Amino acid sequence: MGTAWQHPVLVSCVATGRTIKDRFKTSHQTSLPEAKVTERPLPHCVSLFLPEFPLWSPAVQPELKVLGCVAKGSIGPVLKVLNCAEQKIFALKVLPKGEVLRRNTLKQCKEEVSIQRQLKHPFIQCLGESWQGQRHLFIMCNYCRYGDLHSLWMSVKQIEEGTVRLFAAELVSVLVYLHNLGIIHRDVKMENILLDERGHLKLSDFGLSQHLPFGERAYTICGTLQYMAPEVLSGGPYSHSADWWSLGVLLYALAVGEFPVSCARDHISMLEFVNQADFIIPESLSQGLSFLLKELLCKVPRQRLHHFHQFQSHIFFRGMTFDPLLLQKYPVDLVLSMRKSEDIDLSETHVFEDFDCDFTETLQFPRPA
Ligand SMILES: Nc1ncnc2c1ncn2[C@@H]1O[C@H](COP(=O)(O)OP(=O)(O)OP(=O)(O)O)[C@@H](O)[C@H]1O
Repeated sequence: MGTAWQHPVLVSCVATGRTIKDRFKTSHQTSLPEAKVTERPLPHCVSLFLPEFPLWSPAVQPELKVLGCVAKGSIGPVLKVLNCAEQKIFALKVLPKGEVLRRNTLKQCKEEVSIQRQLKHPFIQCLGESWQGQRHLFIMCNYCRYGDLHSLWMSVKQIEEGTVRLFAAELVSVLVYLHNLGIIHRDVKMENILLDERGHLKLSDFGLSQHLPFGERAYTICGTLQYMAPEVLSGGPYSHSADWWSLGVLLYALAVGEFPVSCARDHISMLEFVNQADFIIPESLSQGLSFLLKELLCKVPRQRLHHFHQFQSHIFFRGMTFDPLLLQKYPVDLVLSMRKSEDIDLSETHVFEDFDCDFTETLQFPRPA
């Protein structure tokens, strides 16, 4: 679970013609069976969230048992649930509608679903169903029992270079894929990278992602402070290069055991910290990794590494493939040696008749083992 400052921030929307308010343009139709709930016009609190979140009545909603609370999340919890019909475990992100509207994040929530649904890549967490009840929005996806990269990092603190190289290649592969589609993620951080059954990475949480065609620039100050590029912290203009800075911060932390710049209170002080920072790269790191980190943590966006061919020919990746299928060939021992949370006493689980209303009680549940 992240502390307050680890939650992503949306500091402000600068009026540039491409503010967060006019970003929404994708209209996605899901294949979910939409319940014929009423002949009357839908209430505003329902239609607002369509079509990304189809309305499910209790009659067609999957029967879910709550097994625990995985994370608190900035808007609502992520629960671990059992789909009784399929006897399969899922992660369920629950977003209270009131909170979504209060924080003015309606378009972000819709964009999260529409973007994530169009993505298909071995290192991206794919989306299951999304739907709405009267009070909540629900986003379901496969449960990753090894948790996220942040938990792994917290338990080992420093990751040896071979594994850093593998993770780096997986993330380069996924960021190149996203950027080629004209999508900027804007919240690349350890907490948003899940670990799959074989210990490989799954980028998740597209809550701040944006369609940003090449040549266009963004201005919204958003992300997670410690990972935000200087041009994002200063209010733009910025582009896809900002994700490469975040990758630099992440790889530095994995390899060195601490962040390159300590975290500030707000984006203004964070920008000062970053501008003053003279990244010290320990001599224990190989020359290749040291070059890679310096070239990713380059304060001038256009001089930062960002082309795929720059990674392909980089000394740190010598002899390394970027083909996802080859990268996935071997399991990642470091991850598989971690404790898994799969043994569940189902007699201890809770079933809610009206899941939409009752789920909040589950916040008292312990984090799953
Ligand atoms: N499919 C999953 N399997 C296992 N754990 C998950 C899964 N999805 C999310 N989590 C856990 O829940 C945490 C929060 O998830 P996510 O980032 O999607 O929610 P959020 O509400 O956007 O949180 P935040 O606002 O803090 O970023 C993740 O860091 C991860 O530890």
